[in-house]
Amino acid sequence: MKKRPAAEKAVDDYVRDGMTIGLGTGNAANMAIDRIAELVDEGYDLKFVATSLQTASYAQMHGLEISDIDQVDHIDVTIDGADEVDPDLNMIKGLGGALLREKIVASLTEKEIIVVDGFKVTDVLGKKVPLPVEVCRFAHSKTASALSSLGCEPLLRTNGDGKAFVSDGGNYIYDCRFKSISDPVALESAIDVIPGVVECGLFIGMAYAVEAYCEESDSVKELIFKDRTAGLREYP
Ligand SMILES: O=C(CO)[C@H](O)[C@H](O)COP(=O)(O)O
Repeated sequence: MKKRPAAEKAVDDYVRDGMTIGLGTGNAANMAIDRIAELVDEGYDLKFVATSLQTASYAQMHGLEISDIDQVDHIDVTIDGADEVDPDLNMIKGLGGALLREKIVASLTEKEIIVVDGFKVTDVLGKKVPLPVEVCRFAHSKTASALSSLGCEPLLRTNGDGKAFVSDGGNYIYDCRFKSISDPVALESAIDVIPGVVECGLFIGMAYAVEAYCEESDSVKELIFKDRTAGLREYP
């Protein structure tokens, strides 16, 4: 969790005066918010949308005002974390419970910049972390049975008190342990057609760049998804 240099690089390289910025959820996102707040103090005029209530309150504590996402006409850059990233920059996200809003914001964003510790970059998704799937509370155990038929062990996420965790959208999350996810595109399609599934934590082709902090060399490696560079708005 020493990725602060990667979060600061993400902000310094991609955030420009006048932009609308998506704020992710989790430690990496909070580190980015710390740096963004400094830029605002220096006079940057930025608009913000948040991917969770938790992030909105962290940003507001830093004096940043959060806009209603339906009132902004575009999002230039979002800075967020991830739980696993593969060599094609496909990701598993959602261990922080914000996958639904994170995915909506990512889908509306021109450049989704991801900040991770280097150990989260892996050859195949699903080896290290379960795949979070957000489901409707109604008939959630039936939805979980359908998920298990895809070859995983779904576990209902709970809080410290043993009660089911409820997302900002009012849904439950099942953490689905697969041995590995060799075809994330096919798996996402198979999950998405299950009635009761609200969203799954596979983020495919959404990241523009990944800033990965390598502790051994105390350096940040940037991985860029070249296919996403076409037709983007230019800022000085
Ligand atoms: O997907 C997420 C929340 O839903 C987070 O981005 C992910 O869990 C990484 O968090 P962190 O930066 O704290 O390691």
